[in-house]
Amino acid sequence: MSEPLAAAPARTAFSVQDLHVYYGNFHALKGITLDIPARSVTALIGPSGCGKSTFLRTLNRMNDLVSGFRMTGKVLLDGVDVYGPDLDVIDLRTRVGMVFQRPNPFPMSIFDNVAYGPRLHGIKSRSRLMEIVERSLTAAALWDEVRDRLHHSALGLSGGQQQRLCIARALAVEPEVLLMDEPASALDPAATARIEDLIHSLKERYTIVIVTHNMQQAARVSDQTAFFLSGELVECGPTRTLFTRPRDRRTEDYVTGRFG
Ligand SMILES: Nc1ncnc2c1ncn2[C@@H]1O[C@H](COP(=O)(O)OP(=O)(O)OP(=O)(O)O)[C@@H](O)[C@H]1O
Repeated sequence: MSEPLAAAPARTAFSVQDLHVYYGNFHALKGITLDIPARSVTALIGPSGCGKSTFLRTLNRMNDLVSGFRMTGKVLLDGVDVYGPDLDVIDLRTRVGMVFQRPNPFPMSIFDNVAYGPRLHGIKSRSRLMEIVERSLTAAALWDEVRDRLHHSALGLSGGQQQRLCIARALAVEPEVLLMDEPASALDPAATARIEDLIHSLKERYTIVIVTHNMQQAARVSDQTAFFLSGELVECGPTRTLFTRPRDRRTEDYVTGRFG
């Protein structure tokens, strides 16, 4: 009998090596080395101010315009240096989309919100845009709820629907990675559950990195979890292991609610 084939190792999407980030004199991230596997969910957890959002925003260069921001180390996406001189930031942000804590639909129709990115990329054909809008809203589990009111204002949707619309808007430009900064923290439990289900279905096609304060949420949605503390990465590993058999005492204290 032949040996069963071992599962192929997951491709690495981001490889972060010895990343230091400063805001002026403040040392916000201290030597972070972390791989983010493709087509899986990585959760970033840790107490307020530990650097989770800073880390997330460094992945698609959202910190570039923050005054005093400086970084050293390497952030590679598919082996390419995200901070390299030849990198096109617009192209990077197309490949690496972002969803924020508060749903932030544009004050325009549902259709126009989703078509916004594709139009910026030069797509004008109404039928092509309709195809993209339907595909993106379907992927964001919103199509059935809005198909009859695509030309109504996005601001008339509930908070949970608005957040799924923002996810559809991010998906419309066909990113590879979705960065989510506490995407459900402004939502009620039912809307949160829908976002979590959505994250679960999206990881078949997308690499997802999510910041969350909610440890149950990290445990429910993620494959690997990284625990940050005071700008350091204390520990990163398979989510189940990190929550049940953490290597570091500080991780254990945090996940068992002894501090933070
Ligand atoms: N633009 C900025 N200028 C100066 N300091 C900043 C800036 N942004 C963040 N910081 C500081 O960097 C540290 C990390 O902040 P960051 O927002 O990354 O933490 P976080 O873990 O995401 O926190 P939270 O969970 O509260 O959102 C904090 O001490 C914060 O005050």
